[in-house]
Amino acid sequence: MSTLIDKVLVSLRWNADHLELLDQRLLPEEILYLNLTQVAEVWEAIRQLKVRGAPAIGIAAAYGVHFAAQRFIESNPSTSIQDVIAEVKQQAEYLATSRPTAVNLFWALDRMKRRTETLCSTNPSELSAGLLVEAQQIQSEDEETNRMIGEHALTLFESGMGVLTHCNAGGLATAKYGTALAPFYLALEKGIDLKVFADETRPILQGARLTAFELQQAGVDVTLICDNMAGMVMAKGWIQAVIVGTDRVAANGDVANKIGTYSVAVLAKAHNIPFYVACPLSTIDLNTPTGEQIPIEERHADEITQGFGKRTAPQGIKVYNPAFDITPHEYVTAIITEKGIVRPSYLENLPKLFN
Ligand SMILES: CSC[C@H]1O[C@H](OP(=O)(O)O)[C@H](O)[C@@H]1O
Repeated sequence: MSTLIDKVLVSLRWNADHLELLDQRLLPEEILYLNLTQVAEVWEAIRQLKVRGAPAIGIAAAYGVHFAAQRFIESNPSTSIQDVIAEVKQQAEYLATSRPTAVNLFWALDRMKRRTETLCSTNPSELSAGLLVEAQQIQSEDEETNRMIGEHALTLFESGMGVLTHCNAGGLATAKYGTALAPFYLALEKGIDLKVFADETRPILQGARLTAFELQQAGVDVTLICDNMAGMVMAKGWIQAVIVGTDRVAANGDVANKIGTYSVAVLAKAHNIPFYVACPLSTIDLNTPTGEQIPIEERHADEITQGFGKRTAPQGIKVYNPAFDITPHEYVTAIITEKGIVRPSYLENLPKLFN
């Protein structure tokens, strides 16, 4: 039975022998699915944000690992299983260089490398097929994980609430549903009236181009605002909660997310508005002690000076363009995962999520 979530475009889908990947750079004007079969194509798609969003990046990279094995076998028909495993590991390291912040990329690559080890006694074709199955499982598990995140998050909201979100942590950032946006889809299915306020999210406008687009497609009540309007809508009393996604949660609960998230968190605290972070366990990185150790990607100046299809700043101007910032755990009301909601004392509870 088709539900409203099926109205939301999927970021990527496997088709026979290739990956159909939605080029999100073209949204909302153009819907174009690219057909990928090569590791280098996956690397480029992640680097250029054709596919973006922590879980979606991990899923794409997982398919890239399968492509590494399959293309190597096709080029070396009499190769040994050892040589295929060596190629897979080398290409996984290459895919790990595509973007530095979202831990799901490394989580997915590590899972594919572990699967490779368990397939070491098979033959090259069986190894390649096994890697494809693993990538497909990562994708299908992510969809169910996000729906569970949505169910838990929805317990925090009630009809009539205004909820602000930043960037895009929706179906387009994941296999389906999204993390931060998942409760909005479930609320609509259940007749719970939520009013979503979406920050446009400069400089590349994931909020305007993606969140506003996918929520509107599904029929969710969404209002687009500029990033610098978040304080005003909070001051007007239009916002009763904030929910965002994340690219990496450090062991102490510090949160890396799209640039501008920290500012929203400070505003929320100033207005005594709960600030929720929604993420799968695969985004919690207990190996990174604090936000200080989370690598922050810096992107090209053109994203700021060449926005909207025209030069928007003087030639040669100095530019600082960090794609993420760190929200200290003190500003986080709760983290919402597929295993449930962990609150301020969550610092000691984070590891318990993995038991
Ligand atoms: C559910 S992960 C979404 C997360 O990823 C986005 O970053 P980008 O669009 O650069 O990949 C942003 O930080 C979102 O919150």
